[in-house]
Amino acid sequence: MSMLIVADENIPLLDSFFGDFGEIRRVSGRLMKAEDVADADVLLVRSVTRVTPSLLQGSRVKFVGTATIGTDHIDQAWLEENGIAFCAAPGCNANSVVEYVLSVLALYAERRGIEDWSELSVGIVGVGNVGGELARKLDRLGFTVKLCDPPRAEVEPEVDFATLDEALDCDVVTLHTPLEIGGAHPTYHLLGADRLQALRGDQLLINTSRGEVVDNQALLNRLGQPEAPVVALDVWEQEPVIMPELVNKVWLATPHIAGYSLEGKLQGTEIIYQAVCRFLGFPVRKQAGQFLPEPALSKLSFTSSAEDDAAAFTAMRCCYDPRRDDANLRLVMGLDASERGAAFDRLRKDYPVRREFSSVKVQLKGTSKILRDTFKDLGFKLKI
Ligand SMILES: NC(=O)C1=CN([C@@H]2O[C@H](COP(=O)(O)OP(=O)(O)OC[C@H]3O[C@@H](n4cnc5c(N)ncnc54)[C@H](O)[C@@H]3O)[C@@H](O)[C@H]2O)C=CC1
Ligand SMILES: O=C(O)C(=O)[C@H](O)COP(=O)(O)O
Repeated sequence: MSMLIVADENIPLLDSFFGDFGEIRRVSGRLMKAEDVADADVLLVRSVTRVTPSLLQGSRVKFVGTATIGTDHIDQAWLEENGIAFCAAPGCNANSVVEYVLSVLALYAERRGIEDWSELSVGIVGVGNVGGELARKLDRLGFTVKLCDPPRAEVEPEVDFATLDEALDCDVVTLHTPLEIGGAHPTYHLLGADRLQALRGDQLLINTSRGEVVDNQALLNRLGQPEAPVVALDVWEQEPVIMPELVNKVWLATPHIAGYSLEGKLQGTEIIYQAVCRFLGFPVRKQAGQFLPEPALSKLSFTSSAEDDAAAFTAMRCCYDPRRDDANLRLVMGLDASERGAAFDRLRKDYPVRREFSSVKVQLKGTSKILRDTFKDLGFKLKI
């Protein structure tokens, strides 16, 4: 059997996972058009392709997969009405986003001169795969965590959920909801002018969900006022053409790469590969793990002189330092307006290999039990 798979060129390992199924046509996800997909049997996308009737009407496509957690770019109701199978990649890069947030938290604690970062209270808005895993890690690390998830609160009365106002009162507020324009719990501009106004100068706001969950113009206005919160944004309204003024005003600005660990990306491909296998009735023969290269950094060693949080922060920064992504995005904002969108996308397309904490073995000689537990809770492998 031979089939045509049209795929976003930025999905890694297309040949390794899908090469046996038929021909693969690689297309720029941002520029994908109806004529690119008209003769395809299978369409594989990332978050930048809007999968709507105008892309698929009249095509041969019978299966759509997105190698992402978010699905706001997919008209799922239309796919269902038209008998087109669909799969996303839930949880694929959740740990990558969690490590991004932890890395931002560590930088923030240093910026504020906070000796024990677990003294910070953290409000998590949206407690699914990402928010839930973040909550588990923070809880083990000793943070006070408030969980806000009204859709879950409705069906899980036994869990102690906070209101949005309670979550927004924490030292750190981090957003992990899907983008929902309508429905019972919309998240479009969930943080608008009023809620942004209520945030204080001693708070940190992190958004790694979707840009539209925060009203960017209202945020820009708020950041021009006294007592403005410190802000870390990974996602932006109108990507890739984002507001340079907003980049200028936020503390950390990254180009939608929170989920871009190599593990997260490969798991995204693996999950849609498994779904294509199920759809076609083929056995699953490949796994993301078999394609993970040896990490460039494989071992770290700390001695009895290591101080608890400082040592953990050093290890985290060795794996991932968000300030590098921030610096690159700021450089792009210095370009001519007509070049910025393409340059934003290039930062994402050419993203350097970033490995998760679990790829590093940490050796601890004579260090405290607290430090050992911290490394374990962060997800590092301990070398005994
Ligand atoms: N920046 C990046 O690189 C990445 C961003 N994302 C974004 O993160 C989002 C969350 O990912 P997951 O946790 O895996 O999704 P998920 O679907 O597992 O969890 C989302 C949670 O948000 C809750 N929720 C929905 N509406 C809400 C509201 N109005 N207020 C509070 N909670 C609400 C849901 O009940 C659910 O528990 C994705 O939809 C995607 O948009 C995901 C991966 C990477
Ligand atoms: O998984 C998601 O949802 C994300 O936001 C992805 O990390 C975004 O990556 P691209 O699909 O835009 O490459």
